[in-house]
Amino acid sequence: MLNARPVPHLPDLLVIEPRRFVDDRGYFEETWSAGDFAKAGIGVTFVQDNHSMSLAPGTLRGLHFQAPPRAQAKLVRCVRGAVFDVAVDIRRGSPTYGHWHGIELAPGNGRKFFIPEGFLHGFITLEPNSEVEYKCSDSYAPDLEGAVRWDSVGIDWPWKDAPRLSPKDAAAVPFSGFHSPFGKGQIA
Ligand SMILES: Cc1cn([C@H]2C[C@H](O)[C@@H](COP(=O)(O)OP(=O)(O)O[C@H]3O[C@@H](C)C(=O)[C@@H](O)[C@H]3O)O2)c(=O)[nH]c1=O
Repeated sequence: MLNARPVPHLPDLLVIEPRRFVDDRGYFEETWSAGDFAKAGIGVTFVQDNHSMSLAPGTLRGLHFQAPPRAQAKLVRCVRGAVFDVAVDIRRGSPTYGHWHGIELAPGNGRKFFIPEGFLHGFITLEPNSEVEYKCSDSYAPDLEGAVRWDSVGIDWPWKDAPRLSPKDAAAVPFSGFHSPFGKGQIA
């Protein structure tokens, strides 16, 4: 049974708490179950798993999307270190367009963040060697990927120094000049 709670101000985003079976060896948890997702009414099929490791704390990856028809829903968790993970609504016509939500993900809390299509995604690492794993509902389509500047959306990042960025993310467009490829079709 999935313990998933919608984010109150962006209810298409889900925070999933793990069901951990603790014993004297440690713990066991199912990290993803197709059956549990189906029972919870989350109609998504994951086809690719990603894993990234970031050496330095303050490394920011984002804010990224892949455009339709190859848009990606994601299920994100942190398996080492800690990250502040963020999703931003970019569904044109959505009453919450431009609104964001961020949560801390870490192996200790086992929390997962479900982000449907129509959202930007990014995270900043809070510890050295932080590792993030995420499932994606479509495979990588580099011609359809895009990015919005991390500091142009009004996100209250919990890291106040300049972040470490890829050249691509440093050159991303600001949110004010961004035309989202996601329309009303992505609104549940
Ligand atoms: C995302 C991705 C990248 N790559 C390659 C392309 C490039 O040479 C190298 C590094 O790619 P990037 O710099 O885009 O990696 P990164 O900045 O970690 O990009 C990721 O950020 C997070 C926030 C997401 O949500 C992901 O969807 C993805 O956009 O990996 C793949 O082969 N498959 C993939 O699915």
